[in-house]
Amino acid sequence: SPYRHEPVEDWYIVGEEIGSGHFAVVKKVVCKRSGTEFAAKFIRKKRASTSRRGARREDIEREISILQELNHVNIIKLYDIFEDKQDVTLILELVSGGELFDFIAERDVLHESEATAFIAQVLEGLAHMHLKNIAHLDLKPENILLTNRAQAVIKLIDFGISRKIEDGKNEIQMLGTPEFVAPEVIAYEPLGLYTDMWAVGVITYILLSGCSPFLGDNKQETFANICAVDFSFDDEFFGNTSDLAKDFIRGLLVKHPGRRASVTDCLSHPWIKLFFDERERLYEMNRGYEL
Ligand SMILES: Nc1cc2c(nn1)-c1ccccc1CC2
Repeated sequence: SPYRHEPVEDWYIVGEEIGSGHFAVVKKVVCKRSGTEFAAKFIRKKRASTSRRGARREDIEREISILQELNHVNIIKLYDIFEDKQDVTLILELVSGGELFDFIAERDVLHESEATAFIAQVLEGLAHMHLKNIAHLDLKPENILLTNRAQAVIKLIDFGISRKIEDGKNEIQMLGTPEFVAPEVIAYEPLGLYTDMWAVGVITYILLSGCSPFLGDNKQETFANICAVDFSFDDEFFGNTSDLAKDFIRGLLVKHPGRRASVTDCLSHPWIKLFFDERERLYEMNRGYEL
């Protein structure tokens, strides 16, 4: 295989564990030559075809080919690939600002301007993916990392169940995390780019309220709430939330995939557009000062 067969340890000093994923553990590493820090994702290979442990080769190669096709500031970069008897190891861009999930937990809820700043970047990363017909299929706050707490640039990670969506061949598979899966996933209907958009609606709802719209006491209850699209904007949590924000979420938590807002619809929605216009205005203003 085209992957490097030298030991990772020959080229990198392996540090502490910083995360985990499907059959994978992620550690901070330092390149011996440049001193640059990276994240190394050690993906355990399935040893016997009958074994339930370890990732299948085609799944590992799919994640790699998808990462190699993507090149965007809001998507984690893949720099190198090693392979030995038991692991395939991805050398990834290090992102050390933690998960958006923890950021929300610390702040309880975010101001709408902070939420749009995050969601706008998720949408820009998704737009890059959807343009290439690639769906993430496991979008959730744990898979959205921050580069640092200050300027809060976000990076989408973990393309372990990401897929190329080919017309007519939209693979029907039960994947993702119950709280964030769209109705079509539960109904075993074709998945698509629209499946990511449902998750954006759930994530936005959580960013603004700290509550999860469909979460029940167990998986079955959560699935029932999702299939019934049973959610509401409880005044206790959404009392101060703008109608634009609620309209943005309502456009995404739509059962029929064809009627659900696309990433392009979202980027031109006034709630997000306001954010870009403001960023543009500030940029122009600052440029004015520099000139
Ligand atoms: N499943 C996961 C999990 C993680 C990562 N990738 N995949 C990751 C990627 C780059 C930097 C840091 C991490 C840690 C979490």
